[in-house]
Amino acid sequence: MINIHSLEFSHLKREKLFQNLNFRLEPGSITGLLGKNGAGKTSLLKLVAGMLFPRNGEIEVLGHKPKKRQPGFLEMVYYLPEEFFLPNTSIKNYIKANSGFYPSFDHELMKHQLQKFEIPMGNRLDKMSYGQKKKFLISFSLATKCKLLILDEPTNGLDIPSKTIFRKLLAGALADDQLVLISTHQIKDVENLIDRIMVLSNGEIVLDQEILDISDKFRFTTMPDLTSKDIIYHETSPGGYRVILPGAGNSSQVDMELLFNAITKGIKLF
Ligand SMILES: Nc1ncnc2c1ncn2[C@@H]1O[C@H](COP(=O)(O)OP(=O)(O)OP(=O)(O)O)[C@@H](O)[C@H]1O
Repeated sequence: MINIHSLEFSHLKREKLFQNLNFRLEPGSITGLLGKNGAGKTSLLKLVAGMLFPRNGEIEVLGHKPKKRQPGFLEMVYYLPEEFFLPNTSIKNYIKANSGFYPSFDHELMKHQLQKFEIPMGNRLDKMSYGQKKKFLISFSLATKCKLLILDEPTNGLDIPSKTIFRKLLAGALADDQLVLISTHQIKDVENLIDRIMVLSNGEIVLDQEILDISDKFRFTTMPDLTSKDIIYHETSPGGYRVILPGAGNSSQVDMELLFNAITKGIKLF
């Protein structure tokens, strides 16, 4: 579905952001793209969506070169940006004007999702708060039924109940042939949602693994002291330490924040 090979990219007059980036993603997963501020998550998502162009290397998405922005590509890919602009119009008019770009657009799903987010279908977009607009766009993106959904910081601006609804709607709306790529630095928001994690650091993908593999190979727990020789990584926490240990073969809940901190501090887990 996404195949990136020897990607080289820099913004105009800036030093190289990506020197030799490589990864593949297949359909049927919700992949979390994590990285610190400025790591290049948005730039990478825009390269995949064909909104930025590589300096060198190959990007293939759904059999297309995104930079060509062919209609057959654009109707299969939805990019929800972190910062967005919505026109001064009603929800109904927006849907009428934009749903036609997506052949599989599901109007019933759109209605259902707006109901769950408690956004009346009769609203005007220009009279809604930032969080309400974001929920509208999340609903629209899922209703497109695009093969590739790219969501850049989708939970930014959402209140806590809305984050829960977002997770439920996303998990419920997806088909096996879809791929969702979510960029975030709010790791807790995507815990229990993503089934694959990619970490971008210093221009490289430093981790690209299925959550199941991580939970099989490692154990995330707390300990009162650091006497165990097996500890791979630790951080202090109230009353002791959060630790990563080798797994005992039985899956344990992945502490995403601890994992992210370990990886970005250069701990090699794989
Ligand atoms: N249009 C631009 N022109 C020049 N430099 C840019 C542009 N957009 C981003 N950059 C630079 O590219 C680098 C990566 O930015 P990007 O927005 O891709 O990171 P990010 O991981 O999404 O960050 P954040 O988590 O803060 O949103 C940063 O150093 C940023 O300053």
